[in-house]
Amino acid sequence: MSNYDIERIKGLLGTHQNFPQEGIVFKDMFPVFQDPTAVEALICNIVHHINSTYKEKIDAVVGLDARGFLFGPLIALRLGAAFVPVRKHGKLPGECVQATYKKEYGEDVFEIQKAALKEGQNVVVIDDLIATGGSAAAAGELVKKCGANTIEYVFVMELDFLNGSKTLDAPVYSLIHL
Ligand SMILES: O=P(O)(O)OC[C@H]1O[C@H](OP(=O)(O)OP(=O)(O)O)[C@H](O)[C@@H]1O
Ligand SMILES: Nc1ncnc2[nH]cnc12
Repeated sequence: MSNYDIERIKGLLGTHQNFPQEGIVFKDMFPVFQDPTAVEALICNIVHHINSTYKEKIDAVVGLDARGFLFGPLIALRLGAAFVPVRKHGKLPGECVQATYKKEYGEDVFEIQKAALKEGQNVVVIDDLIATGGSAAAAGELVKKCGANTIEYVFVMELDFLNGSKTLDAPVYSLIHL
């Protein structure tokens, strides 16, 4: 992706001090969706990165509740892969596996439907942002519990000062470093 596109996306991001808690600087990616050409550039970059880096067929894109759902299905469609949601507890019907995690502000429980991934499948985990890495690590744990392999963790934004990517058990690709 060109520096021009990166700077354009950075310029669209919202920044909110002390949200949702005192001391947190919240990066809001929803304003990026005001500019469809910026979204197109972002999705193309991620799909090109995955296609040019990995020989393995990607079977599924696993998106994290809720903002990972904005990017996951678009990327899955272009990769010819399934889209599988990881949701906060109590939202998914059927047999689920669970993982408890801590994130930059608070803690929660993630779930995935057991039947959504098959043993040995190759997965890319996608979210809008990595802060501490707690959410992504919990998603990786769920992928493992289903017997699938996380090939890569992909984020639109990474908050470098929190070193979240160092906690993950597979390569990390972040489009924008803040
Ligand atoms: O790296 P971490 O410290 O774990 O934080 C990152 C997570 O926090 C945000 O989601 P949030 O839980 O606020 O949910 P939302 O998408 O429903 O707003 C963000 O979209 C990531 O999923
Ligand atoms: N600073 C932040 N901005 C937006 N989403 C987040 N999720 C965790 N930390 C965040």
